[in-house]
Amino acid sequence: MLRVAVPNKGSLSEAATEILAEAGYRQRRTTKDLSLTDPDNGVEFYYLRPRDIAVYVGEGTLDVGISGRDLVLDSHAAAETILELGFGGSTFRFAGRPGVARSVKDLEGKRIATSFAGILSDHLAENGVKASVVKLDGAVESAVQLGVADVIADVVETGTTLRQAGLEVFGDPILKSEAVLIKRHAVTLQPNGLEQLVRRLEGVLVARNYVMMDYDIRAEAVEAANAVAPGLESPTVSPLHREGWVAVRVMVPRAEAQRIMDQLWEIGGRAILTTDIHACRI
Ligand SMILES: Nc1ncnc2c1ncn2[C@@H]1O[C@H](COP(=O)(O)OP(=O)(O)OP(=O)(O)O)[C@@H](O)[C@H]1O
Ligand SMILES: O=P(O)(O)OC[C@H]1O[C@H](OP(=O)(O)OP(=O)(O)O)[C@H](O)[C@@H]1O
Ligand SMILES: [Mg+2]
Repeated sequence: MLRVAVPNKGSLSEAATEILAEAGYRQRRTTKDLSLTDPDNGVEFYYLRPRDIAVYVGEGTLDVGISGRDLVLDSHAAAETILELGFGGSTFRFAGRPGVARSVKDLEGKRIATSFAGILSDHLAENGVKASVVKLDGAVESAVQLGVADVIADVVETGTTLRQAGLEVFGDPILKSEAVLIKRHAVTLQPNGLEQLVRRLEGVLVARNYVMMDYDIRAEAVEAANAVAPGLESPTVSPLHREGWVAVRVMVPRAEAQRIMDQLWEIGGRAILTTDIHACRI
């Protein structure tokens, strides 16, 4: 059986369970369950802290897992990304009281609080900056007000928490993160069921990110229309009963659907419809 680690709590937990359920796997009913077997798909799911998932997968105790890119890098575990999952997006950034520093270079000798000591230490070393790292478990934003640190390095999503603490980001983002599916470094033998898991998750991502677009157009305008909406491989073009007209079916990125509809209309597309893709294998 393929053994898969899934975040049990925190920001990634609900979305991870959701994407696996959408990919057709059984998922736990209550947040108290520690593991769950899906015999029909030959998979066992283990619900663990996302920070620990990199360790289990890196050690080879579990085959694959879902975690955050930042947590994986921070752990220095021997794990690598197989697939980016498009949720749990965040940036890892420096923040402090307004004017305290402008870049990492200003942090020599300062005290920096973080719950990602691995990433922070690596970043300081890369920039040749010596500072003291204050490792905290959470609520890092309070560290400056409470006097335990001069600045912080923390996960920023909307920026609300920083604002509430009277802090501002400074310097370049240290890291951009999102949820990722990981496996152990350098395993050549693919465990049974992994290829199926990846293909199913890719299918969910495509179904989420693309819509199906149908429209009618005069045959001589098809080339111009294909330039606007080329599809993943090539659009399907079928003859219409009406002389000189064809029906076109093509996948387009969901985020660009309205712009593409406007452009197709301009070059003569009519009866332009979009429909959601429920599931797919590409
Ligand atoms: N608003 C957010 N807050 C924290 N982590 C976030 C946020 N948005 C995305 N993430 C990502 O979620 C992962 C952190 O998940 P984790 O479960 O450890 O923390 P959490 O959501 O802060 O939960 P907890 O409060 O239990 O620490 C990281 O990969 C982080 O980049
Ligand atoms: O930019 P925002 O949208 O405000 O989100 C980022 C904040 O959310 C997380 O904290 P969380 O609530 O998980 O508490 P924690 O720091 O104790 O983990 C994270 O550590 C930041 O503090
Ligand atoms: Mg947190």
